[in-house]
This record gives sequence, C-alpha cells and structure tokens, in this order.
Amino acid sequence: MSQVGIAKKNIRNFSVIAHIDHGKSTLSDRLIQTCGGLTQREMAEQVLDSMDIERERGITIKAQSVTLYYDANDGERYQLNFIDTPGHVDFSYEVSRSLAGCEGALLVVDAAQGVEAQTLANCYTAIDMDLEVVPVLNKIDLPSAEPERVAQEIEDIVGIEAHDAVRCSAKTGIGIDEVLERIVKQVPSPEAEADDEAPLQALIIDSWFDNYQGVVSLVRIKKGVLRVGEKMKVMSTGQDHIVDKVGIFTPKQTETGVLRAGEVGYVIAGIKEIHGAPVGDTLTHSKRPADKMLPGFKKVQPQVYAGMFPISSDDYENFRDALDKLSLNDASLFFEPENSGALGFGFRCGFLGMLHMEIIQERLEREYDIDLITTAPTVVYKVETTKGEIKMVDNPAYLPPVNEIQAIYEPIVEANILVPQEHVGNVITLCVERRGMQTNMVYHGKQVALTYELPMAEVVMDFFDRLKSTSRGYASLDYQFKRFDESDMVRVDILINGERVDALAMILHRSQAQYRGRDVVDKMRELIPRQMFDIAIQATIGNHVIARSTVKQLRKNVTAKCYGGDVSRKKKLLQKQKEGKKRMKQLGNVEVPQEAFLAVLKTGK
Ligand SMILES: Nc1nc2c(ncn2[C@@H]2O[C@H](COP(=O)(O)OP(=O)(O)OP(=O)(O)O)[C@@H](O)[C@H]2O)c(=O)[nH]1
Repeated sequence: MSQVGIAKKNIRNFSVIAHIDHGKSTLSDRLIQTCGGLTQREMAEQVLDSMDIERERGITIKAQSVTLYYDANDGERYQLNFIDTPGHVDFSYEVSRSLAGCEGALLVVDAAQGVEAQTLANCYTAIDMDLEVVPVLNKIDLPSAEPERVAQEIEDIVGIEAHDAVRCSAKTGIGIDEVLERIVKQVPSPEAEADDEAPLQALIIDSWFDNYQGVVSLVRIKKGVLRVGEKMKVMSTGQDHIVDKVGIFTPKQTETGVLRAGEVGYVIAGIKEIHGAPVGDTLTHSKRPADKMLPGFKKVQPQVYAGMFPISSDDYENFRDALDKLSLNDASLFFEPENSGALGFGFRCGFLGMLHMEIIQERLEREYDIDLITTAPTVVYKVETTKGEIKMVDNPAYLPPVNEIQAIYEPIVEANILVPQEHVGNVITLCVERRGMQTNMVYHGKQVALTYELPMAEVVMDFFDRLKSTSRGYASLDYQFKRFDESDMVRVDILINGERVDALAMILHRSQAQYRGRDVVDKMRELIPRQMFDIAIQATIGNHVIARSTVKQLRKNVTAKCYGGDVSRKKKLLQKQKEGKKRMKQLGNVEVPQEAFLAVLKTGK
C-alpha cells in the first residue's frame, strides 16, 4: 500500500464527534478495518481507546489519530487522517483541540437514542471552527432505530441538513462504505491553505511522554514541510530541537521521514523536558521561522480542585514525577504543592470535573503505585475582602476569616439539558433542588431542551449521575461557565476531638450547611474505627457547633480471640490490620481512614 505521493487534493482530515455511547469508537474501528489499517487479529477490541482505564470504563478520553488509505469509487486513492475525540462532558474541551487539526467532522448520532446534549455542543464547536459537518445515523440494525425521526431531530435541534444522512451500523458494517464515500465527497481537502513553500507552521494537537522515545507530539502541518534531521523551534518557548523521527499512525507508529502541509502525524525531537512541547503550541523551523504562532485552541481552566496527599511521605517525590508526566498528556491537569496540617505534604490539583479527578487518581494508584488520600473537591470562589481585595479561593482552608469577608461569589454555569418529555418533571425537580434557575424550555417533538443556570458546585459533583438516574439514562447534559454571582456561602469545619482538620473543611451554601454538616459527622462516625477512647466529631461554622457525634471507645482487644501459642494466626491478623492501616491517617491521636475524607463528598445529596 503506497503511503507517500498522495496529492493534497486527495487528503481528508476529519474527526468523529458524538454523544457518549453513540458508537464513535465502534465506527472508528470499522473504518480502520475497512481501509485495511489492521488485520482482524491485530485489532484489539477498540484500538483507538488505548488507555486501560478508558477501556475498562468504555469511554474515550485522549485524542488519538490514525492515517488510513481509501480507494474510492472515483478510482482515486485518498489519505484519510482521522483524529479521535473524547465523548464525556468533562472532556468536551479536548474536542476543540482535535477539531483544530481537521477540515471536517462526522457527526455520529444513535438512530435509536436521537440527538443528545453533547451531540449539540460538539457540533456547535465544529461549526464555530468552520468545519464541514457530515451527519451519520448509526445503529440502524437496532429494532428500535428510527432514522427518519432522528434525521428530523437533527434538523430541528442542531439545525443542519440531515435527511440524506448516511444510515449505517458500525456493528454489522452496513453503510460503512457510504460513510467513507461521504468523507471523500463532503470534507474539503486541505489544499487551499496548505502551502509547502511557506515557513513551517505545525500545530501541536496532542503531546505525550513515552518512556523510550521521550515526548511524542501529534501535529497538524498547516504550512511548510517538516523533515527528519531538521532543526525546529517550539514557538512559545523559543527552544530548538533536532527532529529525530516523523511519521504517521496507521494505527501502528510508522516512520515516513517527512510531513507536508495539510498532513497529520507525529514528531519526536528528543525533547526530554516534558513541558517542552505544550499542546496548542506551534512548531516552526529554526532557520526560517514563521512570523507568528497559529491560534491555539481555547485554553481550559480546571473547574474542580482537591488536595491529594501520598499516604506514605516517602512517595512524595514519585508523586511529583507522576503528576509531571500525567500533565504532559493532559493540559487541563493543574497542580501545585500544598501543605496540610492534617495530611502533610501533597499537591493541590485542579480537574475538569469529577470523572477527570477519578481517572487521574486511578492512574496514579495503578500506573505509578502511589496510595493517596484525596480531599473533598471544591470549585473556585471569588472572595471580596473588607479591604476591597479580590481573592480566588480553591481551597476551603484558605477562605479568609468571616470578619474579613465582604462578599463571596460562586461560579454559575449555563447547563443545557435534553430530555424526553416523560422525564421532564424529574429533571426540573432535580434542578430546583440544586438551586437552579430555568432560563429556557423548548419542545422539539419528543424531546425537551431545558436551559438552566446552576451553581457550578452543584453541577460538578454528582449532578450528572443524578440526572441520569432520574431520567432512566435518557437525559443528557452539557454546561459551561457563565459568571460569578454573590451568594451566601459559609465555611463548615470538621473537628475531631476538638482539633480542626483543615483537609475536611468545606464551603457550602448556608441553606445546606446544617444538614450537610450533620450528614458528614454521621458518616464519619461510621467510618472511623473505634479506638481506645471516645472520639468526638463536630461540624462548626466559626465557633458555632452545628452537628456532633461520638465514636465510642473500643473495649475488646482484637488479638484476644487468638488464644495461646497460635503465632502464625496472630501474625496474620496483625498483618491484616497493618494493611488496613495503610490507608489510615493519624490525626492527633486518632486514626482516620481514607474513606472518611471522601465522606464530605458523598453526603447530603
Ligand atoms: N446495535 C448496535 N450497537 C452498536 C453500534 N455501534 C456501536 N454499538 C454499541 O454501542 C455501544 C457504544 O459504542 P462505542 O463505540 O463504545 O461508543 P462511543 O461513542 O465510542 O463511546 P465513548 O468511547 O465512550 O465516547 C457499544 O456497546 C457498541 O457495541 C451499531 O451500529 N449497532
């Protein structure tokens, strides 16, 4: 199969966008298989979702790419560079970075489910970026598929022409050839903009750290040609590097030695410092540099912050290294050192949402073998002090004392929810519970589009899960930050035997402080094991105690039931206890398990 010599007019760069579970990965695999990118045997279940955790959870997180060759019905051979995008609401920003490398996007919609919130959000992102959107109705093999209705829905809700959209089944393979034909016919080639003679401009779509190769960057060459052996410059840092390898993923890493304007592929340039090739940056030649950087994509701000502390202080350096490595692949992961009276040295980390946080935590534990305690996540509050200063507070422990606070402003998001009519009532109840304000409600056939303004703190934690369960899985959600609003927020502290535990403090709306405080102390009472003395757990606002409970002292000795000489059994029991202790933290003279720190998060909702 020829991999060079494809004319620019025969190149198509595209992404697949879809709501989660509409079949994006399955369709991607089909396209790869149809174009002969991999044999059946080589094809692990879903090749584009390469991280273990992704595969286990069945969701796509990182953008990946693959170059395919397709012999179209017009007799020409086309190079299809296809960049995968993530589907979960926490990761919608990564969609924009994948799209920045493309001229077109396949909009995959499940023909049984219909349009959902991220279908809409992702599609608007693509339209904003001037991409050609090609609608595809997937899963037509399902008896419940209603392609006509869903095509109408796409026209009504998304507002693009969809009646002649391809009907296909990624699962059975029906219509896949037609999908490829549409890509070739509808997605523009990069020819118009791609000038080989111009100074090099290559956009870094993604970068990741590989233990053997150093930093690998996925790039879209906008202008110029990049060859092995040349000296290139990372424009934001001004640093020069010699290009070691360039090539494409087929999906196997395949060296081509050159990448031309209009193409997508990887660059390896011996960059060891992992922040040396930031995502969104521009590469150019050192000798004949471009005069300006390409517009990067929207820089994302973390929305949720939490403290992460290694259980063993020996792990601190490893923990820092691991965060460094993870943050290269993940521009949205933020961290800075934090010192907690209760938990010692750790890092304050910023995430896009709860799923992002869970995934990072799992990767740290699984891939880097670091046992962590994570504190309750919080959003960022804007605080005006009595002196007129403005402070951004992402850690309850740093909220100024009450008498120094003039006002607290909390972040508000605009949430777009799509839900079938029969579940609208439940969804509205949920939004009201979460202090939401309805700003719009429109009926589109069977579906209702709701727009709410909601406090971000109420959305990021478990709103998505609740929304799903209250609508039997049918409601979908997309949200973005809107503004800060003044709000009656208070800090609730948790005291264990009279000592304030900084890592357990929370910022809450006053109307919720009482019952959340009660919930937390009750939950903590269940989670803290009984010890040789009574343990008092209190929730307070300032000096005012709002809830209290007690863990009664322990009377029995655990080893007492191992009589006399059975040493091995005794040892085993002690060993078991020790393992249990691994996830315990000593606070004063009280041992507190890791779960207790998360109790703050799991209560009250
Ligand atoms: N019946 C049927 N099922 C399909 C089809 N395409 C995908 N599926 C199933 O739908 C589910 C979701 O498919 P995925 O390809 O993982 O969905 P996705 O959109 O990539 O999801 P994320 O990777 O999480 O964004 C899987 O169980 C697939 O087997 C299809 O054409 N017909």
